[in-house]
Amino acid sequence: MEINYDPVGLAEIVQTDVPRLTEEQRLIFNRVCRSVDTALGEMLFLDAPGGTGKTFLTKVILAKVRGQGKIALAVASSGIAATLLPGGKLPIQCLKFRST
Ligand SMILES: Nc1ncnc2c1ncn2[C@@H]1O[C@H](COP(=O)(O)OP(=O)(O)OP(=O)(O)O)[C@@H](O)[C@H]1O
Repeated sequence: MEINYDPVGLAEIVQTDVPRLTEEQRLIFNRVCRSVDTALGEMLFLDAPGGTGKTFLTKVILAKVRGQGKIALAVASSGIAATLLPGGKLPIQCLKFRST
């Protein structure tokens, strides 16, 4: 279930990793949180070279949003990519459609 996360574990991730975010990651984190908080329904796109912290940042965002009792789906285009994110799934597994 998408709301079945351990709130203590999520709070620990937020407490530990938000202070570790780089300035750039923090800007993105705050931008996403603001969008979620205000329920604007925005579509935000993050792209950056490999190894620059996208996965790290995404895990913090997932923990923050899930820790608020909200639903954050982590959907990846490959099984390997899905394993990198907590609760990560393929589209067919959580949205019931195939990405081709
Ligand atoms: N702010 C940070 N503080 C500490 N470690 C970090 C931070 N950001 C990233 N890292 C670490 O740097 C490494 C690379 O980060 P990450 O895997 O998130 O990059 P990525 O952009 O998702 O890479 P790829 O596109 O290749 O999948 C990881 O070991 C991650 O834990």
